[in-house]
Amino acid sequence: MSEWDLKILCMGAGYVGGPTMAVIAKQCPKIRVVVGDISQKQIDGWNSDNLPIYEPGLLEVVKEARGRNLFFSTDLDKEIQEADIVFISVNTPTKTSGIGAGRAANIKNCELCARQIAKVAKSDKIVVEKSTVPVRTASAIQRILKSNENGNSFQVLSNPEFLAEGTAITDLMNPDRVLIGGQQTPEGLKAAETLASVYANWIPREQILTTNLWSSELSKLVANAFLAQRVSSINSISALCESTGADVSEISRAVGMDDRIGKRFLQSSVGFGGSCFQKDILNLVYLCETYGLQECADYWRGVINMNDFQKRRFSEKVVAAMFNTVTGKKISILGYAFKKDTGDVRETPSMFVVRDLLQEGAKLHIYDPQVSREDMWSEMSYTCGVNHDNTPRLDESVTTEDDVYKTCEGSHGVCILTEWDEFKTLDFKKIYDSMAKPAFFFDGRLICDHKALREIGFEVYAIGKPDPNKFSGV
Ligand SMILES: NC(=O)c1ccc[n+]([C@@H]2O[C@H](COP(=O)([O-])OP(=O)(O)OC[C@H]3O[C@@H](n4cnc5c(N)ncnc54)[C@H](O)[C@@H]3O)[C@@H](O)[C@H]2O)c1
Ligand SMILES: O=c1ccn([C@@H]2O[C@H](COP(=O)(O)OP(=O)(O)O[C@H]3O[C@H](CO)[C@@H](O)[C@H](O)[C@H]3O)[C@@H](O)[C@H]2O)c(=O)[nH]1
Repeated sequence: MSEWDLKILCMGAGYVGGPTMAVIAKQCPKIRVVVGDISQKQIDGWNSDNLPIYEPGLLEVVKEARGRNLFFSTDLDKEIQEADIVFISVNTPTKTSGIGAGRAANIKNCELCARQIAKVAKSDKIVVEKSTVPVRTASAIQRILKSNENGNSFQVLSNPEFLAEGTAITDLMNPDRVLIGGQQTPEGLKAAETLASVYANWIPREQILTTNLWSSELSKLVANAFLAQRVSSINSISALCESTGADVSEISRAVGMDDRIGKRFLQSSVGFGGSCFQKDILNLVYLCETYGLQECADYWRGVINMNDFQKRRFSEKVVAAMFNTVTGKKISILGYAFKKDTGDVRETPSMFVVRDLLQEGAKLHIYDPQVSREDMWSEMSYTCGVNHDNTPRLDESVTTEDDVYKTCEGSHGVCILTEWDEFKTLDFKKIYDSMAKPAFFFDGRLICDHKALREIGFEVYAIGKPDPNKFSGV
């Protein structure tokens, strides 16, 4: 008799696999949970106190369960054989070449996992798609498993993850819902119930939703598309506010107080970033195109077009405000992560502003409390590195800083690009005194007191906010 009620393996120890499994292990001490990865570096990180990702509260959860019923390993073959349930939580980035390049999600890693499971498994298993995938991926996984099975049977479930970075632990502990899609057959329903009973250890049954496979896969893309659409919608209005004297924060409040609309995801910004929104909408766009639904594809493509417009609009505003040239000027970038409370820089809007300003010849000094210089550099080299024409060499034009006041010293302009709490309470008088004059301030996250900044002497531009020099009585 095993000492465990159930054994789980998760393939992929990234932003989703790590925190999700750590919470399952914490909440279910009688379930053995192993998180596996092909990257030794990643696994070494999870086995140390210097976890590979920054997420508030994560280290405490990991420490509580690690060594008890939570383990991290690169020995995937052995752990596949042990497991009753195998989660696939690997990265599914947008394809960069071939059919559907720039739109379709690449599910190569999911397929490799399925092949490995089929090859080494010695008993029946439930295989759970945790990765975000195009609708109908489960049928491909099922076929791969079926055509390779050595007499074992596999049930494929879809269980997309809805956690947001920066709040992963609270999202996992108190999710709005857990979604489980399965085949509507006795075996499929039984597998879905087995997985539901894991979550039921801490999540009320009424919040555990079961659907067919395709609804579950597609719901994940739709949820992200709806959330991103709200951000693009309010950002489109921010541009109109700047032209008319309306204030985007007042509009968000007025509109969001309507229960039917709701308050959340109406915070205007320099644009949305992160590894999911753009990737998942592009995935949806590609699916619509694949099924001949061009109007639907164009509709969702508009959400991304608006986001690109917003990022570009911000850079253009910086250049225009600073007398139409930033060549040779020092500009401080405060915040590089795609949102606060994460060190993740994937698709961060900061990077696009940095790219635009570099192309204009600015000298950039960047500070972020969580993003390592290594991560800043690799993302920047990718987006605006030596291979890109017209972009000056990064090492000549970009300095990364550890101190926010030093970052701003002598600069002509300061841009807030991530809404870190610590930026709200900076000594702005000290910053102003240390800057070249006129001192420009660009708030891409609407976190500062613009009136107070103007009183100090700053020339302030804030997204969606009326410029008092242009509109009286605002
Ligand atoms: N990041 C998020 O906030 C978030 C939230 C919900 C859903 N998702 C989705 O979850 C999936 C994973 O995202 P992530 O952010 O955790 O990615 P990630 O890049 O942080 O982690 C993926 C991990 O999978 C590993 N991996 C790749 N191929 C493997 C294989 N064959 N076997 C074992 N390990 C392998 C990689 O080494 C990497 O450590 C994606 O589909 C993503 O869209 C992400
Ligand atoms: O009102 C808002 C809300 C968000 N953002 C920006 O939108 C991006 C995404 O933010 P958020 O959704 O909070 O973070 P993610 O970690 O990308 O989480 C999203 O993507 C995940 C991956 O699929 C999903 O699991 C989550 O449910 C979904 O919220 C960030 O750049 C935010 O700054 C805004 O500009 N305004």
